[in-house]
Amino acid sequence: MVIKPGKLLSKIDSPDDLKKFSKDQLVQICDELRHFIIDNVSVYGGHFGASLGVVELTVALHYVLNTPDDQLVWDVGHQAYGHKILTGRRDDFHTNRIYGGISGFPKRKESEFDTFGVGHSSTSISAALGMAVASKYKGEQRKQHVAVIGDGSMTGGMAFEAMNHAGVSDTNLLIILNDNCMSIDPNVGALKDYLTDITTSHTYNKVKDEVWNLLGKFSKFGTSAQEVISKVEGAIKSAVLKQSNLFESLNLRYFGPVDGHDVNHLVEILADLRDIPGPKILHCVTVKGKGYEPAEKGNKTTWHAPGLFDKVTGEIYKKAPTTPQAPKYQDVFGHTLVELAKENDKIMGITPAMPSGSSLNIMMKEMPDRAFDVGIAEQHAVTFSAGLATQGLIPFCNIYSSFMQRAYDQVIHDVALQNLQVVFCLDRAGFAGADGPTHHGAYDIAYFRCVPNMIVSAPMNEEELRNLMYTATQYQGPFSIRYPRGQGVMPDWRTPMRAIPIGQGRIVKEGEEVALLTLGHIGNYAVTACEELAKEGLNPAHYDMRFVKPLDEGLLHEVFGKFKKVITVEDGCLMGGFGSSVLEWMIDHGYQAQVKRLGIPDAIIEHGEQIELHRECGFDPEGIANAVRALAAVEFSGK
Ligand SMILES: Cc1ncc(C[n+]2csc(CCOP(=O)(O)OP(=O)(O)O)c2C)c(N)n1
Ligand SMILES: CC(=O)[C@@H](O)[C@H](O)COP(=O)(O)O
Ligand SMILES: [Mg+2]
Repeated sequence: MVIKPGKLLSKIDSPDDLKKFSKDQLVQICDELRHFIIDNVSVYGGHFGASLGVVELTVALHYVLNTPDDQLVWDVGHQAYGHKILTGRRDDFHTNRIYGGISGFPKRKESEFDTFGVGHSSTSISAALGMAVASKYKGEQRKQHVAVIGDGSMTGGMAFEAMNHAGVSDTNLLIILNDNCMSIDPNVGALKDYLTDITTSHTYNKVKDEVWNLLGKFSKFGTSAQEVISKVEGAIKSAVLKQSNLFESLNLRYFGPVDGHDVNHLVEILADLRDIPGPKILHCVTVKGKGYEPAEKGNKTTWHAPGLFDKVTGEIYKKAPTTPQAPKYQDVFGHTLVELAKENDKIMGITPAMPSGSSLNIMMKEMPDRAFDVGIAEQHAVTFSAGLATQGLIPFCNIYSSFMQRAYDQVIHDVALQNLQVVFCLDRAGFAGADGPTHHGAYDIAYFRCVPNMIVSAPMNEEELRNLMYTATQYQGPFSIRYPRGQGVMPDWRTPMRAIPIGQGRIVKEGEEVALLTLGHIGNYAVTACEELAKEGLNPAHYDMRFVKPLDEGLLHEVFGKFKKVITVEDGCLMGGFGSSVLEWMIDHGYQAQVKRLGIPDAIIEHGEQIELHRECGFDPEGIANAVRALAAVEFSGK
């Protein structure tokens, strides 16, 4: 079903079309854009509240800027649906995040209006500054460079590294701080308090409004915005910002806060700011979910990415299960951590801005002094955990596999080199699904297994996750546990916990001719494949290895002693991953076998449902079965 855009929106195929409308029509365009987003996301899914909150900003930016010549960078990009719709992707928008369709994030290869590929947060200021410095170097004086960054993303260290540089850069850079007081969960930290203070300060806002009024009056007499600003700037600084404005102190001219939902005012301000050279920041106050009551008034975290819903009633569809359902791995983590923490007062929980996504919110609610959301700050989360560990505490640091890429140095330098007891729980390991390549947890096996002291493990089901978490509390060093997005396989998952000897795998099924060695949840696909193959008289053995590091050497001696045909299966990159570790072991121990490795190839795998991506890479149940069939059919030519 293709959703029809409103009357004006249907005429906008590019920002040039938008510019043909009068300023008076912008409110209607915003309204139509907002409804088009609501109509589409309710039926096809995706991120929601963030895009609704920047509708006016999006329209104003494309109305004033000369995109794509002027460079517009969206931070994270989950709020860029309006941008996509106004820049030629309106008629493809129903394919958003669907296999083969457009990406849910800006992507350079998708459109010339997508100046920078995003998905991970806090990169926009650095990228836009790079573009601005390049323009300066090339003598492109009038080119605008704009980074739109949320208050949540502003908590990421990179944003501050970039502002520190921007403040001495003398470039044509505008940072737009889209402040809605929300990350996915409510935003946290001292910066949030600071932004609230500045937004609600009565004195500050009174003077600020007078300044804008003055600006309007001066403009009428032909005085340039730049002259006005420099005249009043000193006065504002001494009268209002005596205690110093954080951004001003970094040499960024600060404007705002302004109402981010007044499209006409935004157009005026952006046009004025375009004429003011140098690095500057515009603080816009917006409401996440603006214009859709259930999202605006309801639970904003739920409406960040609600899934499909009835746009009229606001009811979010939930499939009514006909059979008892297995829980999500994240919930097994969340509940198990509380269970462990009740027994062991050294256990602490840490998440960088994903309390709901990781289910650490369960512990944050029950034990608020022992569980921390540290903001979008993966590097800090790891070193903060290391600090806790030096004092004899046992931090469980839960970070999505792909976000952990940010904190790799901290894992090595601050944790592994000092052999500190930090438990890394890597959620969303393997394919993330509709979020696509920026979010796939493809590399963690490879990047963790080469780190000295690190234990690398993955549970095949809920019981194993619980046992591995328990085991980790007893190991005096870094211990990582990876598990995927979504559900496990055990409806009755609250099993008593027991320690697993570190490096011990298990036999799932005895068999002949071919041995399947799997790591983690993906092993359940091998179970399904074996059931199918049994119907054809094929009977491969199946081993759940559980650990990549250390490998279960006893089990491997058994496997390579008995089998000359071996298949490894992992939902991680093939290069340097689990299969590679098995091959290395085989060579080192003088075995010969025909080994087929299934996993993520050396390629960018786009977005889609997890099963579609597994199929594409040949390790869905059918792909595994095919690999067994193929190997069973060939003669082993070695010793
Ligand atoms: C490095 C990194 N960590 C975590 C995330 C997950 N994440 C995506 S959006 C988001 C919240 C961003 O908040 P904000 O920038 O204020 O945008 P809003 O959704 O409020 O518009 C988070 C934590 C991410 N994309 N990148
Ligand atoms: C934009 C972003 O990075 C998050 O919103 C991400 O999409 C969350 O993923 P999960 O839905 O797997 O928590
Ligand atoms: Mg926000």
